[in-house]
Amino acid sequence: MSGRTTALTPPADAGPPVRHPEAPAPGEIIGSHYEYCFGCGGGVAHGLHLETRAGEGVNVTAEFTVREAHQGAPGLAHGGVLATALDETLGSLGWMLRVIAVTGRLETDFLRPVPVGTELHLTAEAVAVHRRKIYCTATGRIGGPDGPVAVHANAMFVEVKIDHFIDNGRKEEIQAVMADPDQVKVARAFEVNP
Ligand SMILES: CCCCCCCCCCCC(=O)SCCNC(=O)CCNC(=O)[C@H](O)C(C)(C)COP(=O)(O)OP(=O)(O)OC[C@H]1O[C@@H](n2cnc3c(N)ncnc32)[C@H](O)[C@@H]1OP(=O)(O)O
Repeated sequence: MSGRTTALTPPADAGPPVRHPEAPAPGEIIGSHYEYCFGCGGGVAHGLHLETRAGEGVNVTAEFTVREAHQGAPGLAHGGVLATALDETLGSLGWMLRVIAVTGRLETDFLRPVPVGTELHLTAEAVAVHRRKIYCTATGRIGGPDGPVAVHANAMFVEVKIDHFIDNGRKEEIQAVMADPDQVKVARAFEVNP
């Protein structure tokens, strides 16, 4: 193990997250970042198909309907799928900060079982930024946006450059993305961040 701290509490010299001036307007749908993303892509039959909306601050909301393909125990959502829903919602915060960021750490509390057919109402919010680290939280409620909390996560995302994907992704998919003007547009949108 490295000597890095794994604390999810922001250090004392962390700053507040700042909404980017070109962040999507409040209520605006944040489109999928990749068609084959398990969390948000339309091209994944059993994926979560999360559609995230920008909030007024550095926050987003989303809904996810648990389907049969998402079961762990009979009739109940798999915990890993619920963690994915939280992770994906948190990932959309990059649009509000106008940075590309990947999950460094995700700590999830499972508070209530979530039956198949449930619509999970998700919120995510950035709470602090320290150098490349973005400290954030996400919550999933059942029954409505003010319903009881079923899942909650504290997380730390790390800002990366587009090279993170180009250097590490399988070549077939990277080449396909590079050849798709819509995907290149998504990537470029982040690269202009000062
Ligand atoms: C086209 C649009 C696409 C948009 C794509 C958007 C995708 C969103 C999808 C949803 C989100 C995902 O699932 S993303 C997929 C899941 N995540 C991943 O695959 C990430 C795999 N991990 C990595 O690649 C790496 O470990 C990184 C990038 C996280 C960090 O590596 P690095 O770049 O070398 O940076 P490093 O120096 O190690 O760390 C930077 C700082 O973060 C801290 N740090 C790093 N990891 C941790 C950790 N686990 N816990 C605590 N702290 C950590 C370090 O101590 C350091 O703090 P200090 O010294 O500064 O204090």
